[in-house]
Amino acid sequence: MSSIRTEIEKARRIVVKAGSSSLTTPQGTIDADRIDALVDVLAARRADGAEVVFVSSGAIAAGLGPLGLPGRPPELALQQAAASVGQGLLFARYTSAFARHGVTVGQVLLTADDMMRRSHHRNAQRTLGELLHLGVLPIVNENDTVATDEIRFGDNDRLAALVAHLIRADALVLLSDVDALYTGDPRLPGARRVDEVRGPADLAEVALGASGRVGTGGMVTKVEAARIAGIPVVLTNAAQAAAALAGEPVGTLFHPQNGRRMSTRNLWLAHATTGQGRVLVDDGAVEAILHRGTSLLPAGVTGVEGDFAAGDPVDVCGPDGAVAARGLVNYDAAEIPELMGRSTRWLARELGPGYEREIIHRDHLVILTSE
Ligand SMILES: Nc1ncnc2c1ncn2[C@@H]1O[C@H](COP(=O)(O)OP(=O)(O)O)[C@@H](O)[C@H]1O
Ligand SMILES: N[C@@H](CCC(=O)OP(=O)(O)O)C(=O)O
Repeated sequence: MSSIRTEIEKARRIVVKAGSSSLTTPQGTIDADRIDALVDVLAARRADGAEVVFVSSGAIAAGLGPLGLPGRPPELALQQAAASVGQGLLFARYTSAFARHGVTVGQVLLTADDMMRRSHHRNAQRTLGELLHLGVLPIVNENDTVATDEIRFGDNDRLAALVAHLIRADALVLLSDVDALYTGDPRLPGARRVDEVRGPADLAEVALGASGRVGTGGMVTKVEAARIAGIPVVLTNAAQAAAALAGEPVGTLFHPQNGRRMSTRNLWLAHATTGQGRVLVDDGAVEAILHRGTSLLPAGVTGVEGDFAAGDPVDVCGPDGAVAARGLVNYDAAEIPELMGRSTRWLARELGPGYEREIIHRDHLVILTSE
């Protein structure tokens, strides 16, 4: 058995994520039998003494049938309504399914913001820690009813990776409706199974297509999740969950990627957001951000593109147009032209002390070049 598989077998703290397609029927209802089978596997791992956090998708999918919706609606408000109905049904099912094993579950609904803002992030960390300490099995999902399009995970793969990071889990298991990662969508002929991913070279021939019917992320977000997690990750289907947790050679094994461990907030910024616009900066600002770890000040800004609001993630681009960093901007796009090229001292004097702040504070800035 590979030593990485052994690490999964021996993991004391483990995050298991199941996708919508593993938990719900094509008719948009809960798949009670598959849920019960998966709960049995998770409860058995817990009975072995491990701490398990379960990240469950399926709220939107489980709400479709009860609301008479034929498929996943494109409108965010309707998805949120479905999630509101489906999450309750899912959690009720989990509560009774885990009760068969004498396990108490706790519902934890997180937004992307909870992963990013320091106070929220500590709070989520404390809550999950306390639940585990009390012997409760936390069941996590995105708080779909309040998440907005701009600042939303949408899939739970990256959320699961960030939760794993947050609680310092030893391993992450991603359960989907495919048994492994393939070189192409396995619904199409010619796709070959990928047994192990040790680094980017093993993904060179892999086409990461769109998702199935009810899920959202497809393979792109699963590969991204494996990259973010920084711990051993197995991707397989729910039927092989027990084998994956036992370290058996099923699914695709992702070796932990080496490299600098970023904070959970910065991982979120780098991997789970898209820039809502671009702030263009001069060479001096690129140098200061990349090599001196400074905040982005108005003096180095030369232009702005897009229609973002204060608090949104934006890309910071140098004179060559390449994205150097991403950060949470302190101003609306419309405010920036007036500030460009000015010193913070001048701005404070001319416009008031509120304008002394950086365009992006260094704590909310993550470098994206490999330079
Ligand atoms: N290279 C690939 N390897 C495996 N599956 C792929 C690949 N490209 C696309 N897919 C599709 O991705 C789907 C799983 O993604 P998704 O529906 O988001 O899952 P989940 O709901 O479990 O998160 C599979 O059903 C498969 O058809
Ligand atoms: N939070 C959403 C997850 C949406 C989703 O489709 O996720 P996934 O099936 O993991 O790709 C839900 O519960 O419906």
